[in-house]
Amino acid sequence: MFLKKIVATKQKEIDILKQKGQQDHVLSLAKNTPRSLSAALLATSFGIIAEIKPASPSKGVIQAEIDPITIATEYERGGAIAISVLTDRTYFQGSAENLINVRASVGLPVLRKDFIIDAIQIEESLQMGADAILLIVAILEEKQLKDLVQHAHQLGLEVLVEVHDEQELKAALSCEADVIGINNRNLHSFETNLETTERLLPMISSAQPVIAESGIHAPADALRMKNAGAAGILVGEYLMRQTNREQAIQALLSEV
Ligand SMILES: O=P(O)(O)OC[C@@H](O)[C@@H](O)c1c[nH]c2ccccc12
Repeated sequence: MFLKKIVATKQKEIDILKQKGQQDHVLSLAKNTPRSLSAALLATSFGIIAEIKPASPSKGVIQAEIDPITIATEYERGGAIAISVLTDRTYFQGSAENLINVRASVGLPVLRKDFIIDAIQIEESLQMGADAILLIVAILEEKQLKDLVQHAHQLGLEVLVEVHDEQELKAALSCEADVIGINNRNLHSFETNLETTERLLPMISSAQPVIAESGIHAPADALRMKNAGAAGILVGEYLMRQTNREQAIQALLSEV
């Protein structure tokens, strides 16, 4: 199973981080003034989180030569409320540098998109300058999820908790997520289906904003997710492939 392979890669990265003894330095970090992802979502009727995603396991290379700063600036000008940056190198050709550079070039909250399974990766996220991190319920035990959420909050980071089915949603609702993300992509088969959001969203009555993730490829899809009750959407591939990204975001927003 692919997720297992990714988690094994992450375990190796964690071992290296631990050897470096990063934890000792975390308290002396000069931290950015945090920008709140959840507040940005709550402040708008429908928000777009635009993603810097150079490649993916399902699509291969999406944009080979990317300048993350240019792309993030285009996203911001188009009206995105936050930027998501893939930092995984092995499977998504992302990097920590991309996140650091993007955070310094835009005024929006920046989400670190990676596969986080250990507290040390949260400390690393803080060092990169992230405002929020992603936690994927599918790769975490319930206790681990709760502990990682708590650790992020202690460091002043917000958490987007991602789910794909009813059972995962239960776990997400019992931790202190700042934002809940319904991933329309099945991380085992890679298939996307917007019905996932339509099915799960009515089961959520909590105060947190809920966003729909993956598989949004047209203004009509954005509208569909808004009609399902989403506070916003997370869009990667579709925006990465555009020649005019500013206009593409405006077009998504003009439908909702
Ligand atoms: O490129 P898309 O289909 O617009 O999807 C974006 C985002 O939802 C996707 O990149 C994603 C959702 N959850 C993840 C977890 C890890 C890596 C990537 C992801």
